[in-house]
Amino acid sequence: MSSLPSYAPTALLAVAILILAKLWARHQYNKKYRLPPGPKGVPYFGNMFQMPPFHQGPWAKSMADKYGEMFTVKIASNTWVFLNSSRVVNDLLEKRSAIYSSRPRWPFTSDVMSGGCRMVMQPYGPQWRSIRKIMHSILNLKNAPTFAPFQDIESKQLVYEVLQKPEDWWKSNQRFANSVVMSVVFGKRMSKEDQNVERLFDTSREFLAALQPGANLVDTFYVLDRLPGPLKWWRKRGEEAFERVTSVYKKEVEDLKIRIKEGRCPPCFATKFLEDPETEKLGKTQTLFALGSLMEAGSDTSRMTLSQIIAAAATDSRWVKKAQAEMDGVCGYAGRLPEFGDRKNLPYMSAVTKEGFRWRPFAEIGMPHMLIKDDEYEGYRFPANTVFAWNSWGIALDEKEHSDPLKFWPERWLDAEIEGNELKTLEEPLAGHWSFGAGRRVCTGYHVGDTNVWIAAARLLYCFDFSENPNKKIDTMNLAVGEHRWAPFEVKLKVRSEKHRELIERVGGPVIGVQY
Ligand code: HEM
Repeated sequence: MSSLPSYAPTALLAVAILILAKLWARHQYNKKYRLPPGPKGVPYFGNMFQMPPFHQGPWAKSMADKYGEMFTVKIASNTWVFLNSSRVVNDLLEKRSAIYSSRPRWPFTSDVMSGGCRMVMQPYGPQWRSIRKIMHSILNLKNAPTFAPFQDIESKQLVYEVLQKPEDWWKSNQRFANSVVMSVVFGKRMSKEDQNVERLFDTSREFLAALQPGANLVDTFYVLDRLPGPLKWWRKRGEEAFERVTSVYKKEVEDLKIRIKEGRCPPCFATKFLEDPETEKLGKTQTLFALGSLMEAGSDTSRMTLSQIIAAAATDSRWVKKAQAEMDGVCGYAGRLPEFGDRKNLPYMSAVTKEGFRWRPFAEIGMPHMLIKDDEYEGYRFPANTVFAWNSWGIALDEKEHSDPLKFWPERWLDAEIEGNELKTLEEPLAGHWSFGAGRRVCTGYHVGDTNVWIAAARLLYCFDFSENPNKKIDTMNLAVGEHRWAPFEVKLKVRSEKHRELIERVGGPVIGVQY
């Protein structure tokens, strides 16, 4: 019989001690904390393989149907609690926002790919706070009059472009949303052909893909981040992504500097921001990301919501006719385009906008919020660092929250009997849904998003009829509106009448090619 090596008993003892220590730690953890129930996972990976890599909404909704208002999943060693009702989102992310507003770590997507400077991923702390303050100063409601003239001109161009090339409606939506934010931030209008915008959309897509739970091993298994430098195989890929995104931002800043030098740049946020001595304190990368994050967050989001409203219009003309009748009553039949000043007289159109945000939330499981200290709630005890996801899709499509939730039904925001809304919430963009997030992390740009969508949707609906291809019906549960390289679905936009055509040409033609 071969004898065991002399160190075997010591090694066995060490392994036994390690196992015991782990069991003890788990026992202590279970004694101290209590989490909502959830699906059983596998060792080390937890529920990682159960959560779909993309389009997690339907999965999260099915879990909510099974487990109720909260359920827990493990993504490797990270604990995620899903909040599945407005009640619990409100109780935790809103009312206890001071401790539920951080973000989990993303060693790849945030630290390497974004140099730690993409605001939406920054932990709750002084750096995030200073950037958020700057964003708020540009995007708050008081600044609405600064945005309004740009939204006006860009949405006139939008209807004009759709008239000329209806099959490119999705590109025109992109240009509209991007050009509004570029006008305010960089004092410049954008064209559909701009190569840097294409690159911006590419880098945003890359970022959103990297953000999905489980997309990058090191964002899930933090221990990999402790490997010695040469063994971090993902670093090079992340650094290349960082180079790509910063080169997009740098190009805009360089172009801005040239236009300032040549006296071709109107006053805009970036000119003030770059001249401000406080900006220097932020450092070069953070300065670039502050400007770039506005381009990124401001462009994709409004166009995705507009695409969803177009899908809803093509699949159900009933509500479109009502919206058109309301606008015809105020603006006349092809009399003039709806204006912001008409909004108070167009409640149905505001309800359409709100329903557009609720109907199929594109941030399906929101953006993770992280708890920064232990907390107790209704018998549960959550440890610090628990990640909280608000189940935006699940809540929006829950029958307990909304009557006939799958239906695009603007009336739900107008008729208190449908689901008991107070009508005063109609003009409050955040009320009644969670598509803009919650608490201190709530979308900073929600006023701009709301007004972008209102004016663009009002003008499109006033000017066009929408229909789907009967042989290729739109699947509204799988809209893929994140795609920017091709139309997310097939839809026909037809001008309502010759008079509408004349109106669009009269008001839209002159704004084409206008530069500031
Ligand atoms: C049009 C529809 C829009 C939707 C549905 C939307 C949705 C969201 C969501 C879900 C979040 C995460 C909130 C959270 O973690 O609780 C967010 C964050 C953010 N949004 Fe929006 N957004 C929209 C438009 C905009 C616009 C137009 C801008 C800027 C011009 C913008 C700028 C931002 C920024 C900077 C953040 C990061 C906030 C932070 O982490 O503190 N968004 N948005």
